[in-house]
This record gives sequence, structure tokens and C-alpha cells, in this order.
Amino acid sequence: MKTRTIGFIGGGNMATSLMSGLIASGHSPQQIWVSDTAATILQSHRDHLNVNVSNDNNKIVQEVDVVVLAVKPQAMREVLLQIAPAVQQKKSLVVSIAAGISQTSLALWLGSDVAIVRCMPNTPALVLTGATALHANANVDEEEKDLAENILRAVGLALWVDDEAQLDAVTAVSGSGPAYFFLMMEAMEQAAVTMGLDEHTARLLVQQTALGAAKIALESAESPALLRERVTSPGGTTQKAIETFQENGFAELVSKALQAAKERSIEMSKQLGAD
Ligand SMILES: NC(=O)C1=CN([C@@H]2O[C@H](COP(=O)(O)OP(=O)(O)OC[C@H]3O[C@@H](n4cnc5c(N)ncnc54)[C@H](O)[C@@H]3O)[C@@H](O)[C@H]2O)C=CC1
Ligand SMILES: O=C(O)[C@@H]1CCC=N1
Repeated sequence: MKTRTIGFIGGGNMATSLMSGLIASGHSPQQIWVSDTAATILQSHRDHLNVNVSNDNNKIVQEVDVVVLAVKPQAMREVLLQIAPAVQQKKSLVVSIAAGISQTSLALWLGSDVAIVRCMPNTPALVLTGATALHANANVDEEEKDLAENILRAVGLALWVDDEAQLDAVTAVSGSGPAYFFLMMEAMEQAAVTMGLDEHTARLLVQQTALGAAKIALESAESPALLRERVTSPGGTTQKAIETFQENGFAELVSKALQAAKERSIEMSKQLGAD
């Protein structure tokens, strides 16, 4: 497939992760465009990533093959109504990364014949370890599916869901997920310092432990439960910690938190969208 130009509308955290990941995985910065309302953001992307920048969203549509929508969900309606005529005229492939903005809303604001891929990536795309689930509407052909998938696969795992409703669960699991692991790391660091380790040592030990656990889990065919049991010597230290987690409702808490994130995703579709 020939190299395609990719344009980001909104150059914030997630667009930065995706652009950096794409460049690190071999995409030319010259093939990437980004627009933003903040001049400082554009300046930073020009200086640090060497990509093409513009403060005009329609200019991005004109310049690229694939338009990635990376503004906050709250800004989506206004942006889409602004670019809809250009998107329709150019027959652009549009990829939305916004949480809680449904295919129905995207199609209403962009036009019912526009090819739209809705996806949910996450910020580890920055280090080429992202996880993205994608959903295509009926206007997206196989070549466009490959194109969207290739962009997201350049920065990590990319998989398709047939049922768009599953994206609410994906948002709760992997979209927001990095924050849960950071929260765990934060809490472990604080506990380590309380127990007498210096901050630097605590941070290094927690970081390396998180990386090691994730690597084992990825490389092993065994379940997390079995991997946990391998660390847990009967009557030993891990058992004490795990019992403390379990007695205090750890699994229920995680389930409640993810359910709350999923419900917020559904609620956002209703509040911000046209559903
Ligand atoms: N941050 C995350 O971990 C993830 C975010 N997302 C989704 O990605 C999208 C962007 O999120 P973030 O990057 O975190 O937000 P952000 O606030 O960092 O970036 C949004 C950018 O859009 C710009 N902007 C606002 N109005 C604009 C307009 N009219 N035209 C052009 N640019 C405009 C802002 O100046 C800002 O730089 C959201 O829809 C979010 O749901 C999806 C997965 C993970
Ligand atoms: O917190 C949010 O709404 C976005 C979507 C997933 C991660 N960040």
C-alpha cells in the first residue's frame, strides 16, 4: 500500500502519542499534518516532531488522505460541522479516537455517506505499546480498513470489534487502563517510602516490577491467576499482601471502577452526541 498522508485535528496528549509513535515506527513527519487552536501546541509539534502544522482544520482535510479526529468529545460536534463539506467533497477516510462519540453522531455531523472508523487507542502508543480497538461503519471498504488498522498497528496492538457497543467496555479497560496501573504504581511508591525506602529507589523498584509483571504476562501462555500463584509461597509475604487485598474487596473495587468508566462512556454518548 502506498504511503498515505495522515492529519490530526487536535494536537493534544493522544495526538502527540500517536504522531510520536508513527514517526518512531518509520512514518515520515512530512506525511503527517496537525491542526490545533493553540498556537503553542502547533509550535511545539513543528519544533519537536517536525510535522506540518496549521490552525485551519479544513486545510488538514485538504492536505491528507486520512483525517484523525483527536479533539475532546465536547468539541467534536463543532469541529465536524466545520469540516463536513470538505470531508464529503474529498471522500476522506475519517478515524475518530474520541471517547463516547458514537458512529450515529459522527455520521449525523459529517454526512451519512462518509467512511468512518471509530476507535479507542491509549497513551502507551507514545512508546509503541498502545492497545486500540476499532469499529468501521458500513461505508468503510477493505482497503480503508487496512489503512486505519495500519495507522494504529504502527503504535501497538490493533483489533476490530463488530459490535460498536463494545467500545464502551474497551474505553473502560484499555482506553483509561494506563491510568489504573499508574494509580497502583503511585500507591506502591508511597507505601515503599512510608516503609523507609528513598523515593528514587522506590520508583525504580516499582517501575521495573510493573514492566517485569507485564512482560511475563504477555510472554506466558498462563493466566494471571497462575502467574500470581507462582509468586505466592504458602505462608509467605505475598500471601499476606494478597489476603489483605482480597479481604478489602480488591476485585469488587476494580469491577466497580471499570463499570463506572463504561457507564460514563455511555452517558457521554447521550450527553454529547445525537443518539
Ligand atoms: N488521553 C487519553 O488517554 C485518551 C484520549 N482519547 C480521546 O482522544 C481525544 C483527545 O484527548 P486528549 O488528547 O487527551 O485531549 P487534549 O485536551 O490533550 O487534546 C485536545 C486538543 O484539541 C485542541 N482543540 C480544541 N478545540 C479545537 C478545535 N476546534 N480545532 C482543533 N483543535 C482543537 C486543544 O487545543 C487540544 O490541544 C478525546 O476525544 C479523548 O476522548 C482516547 C483514548 C485515550
Ligand atoms: O478519560 C477519558 O475520557 C479518555 C478516554 C480514555 C482515556 N482518556
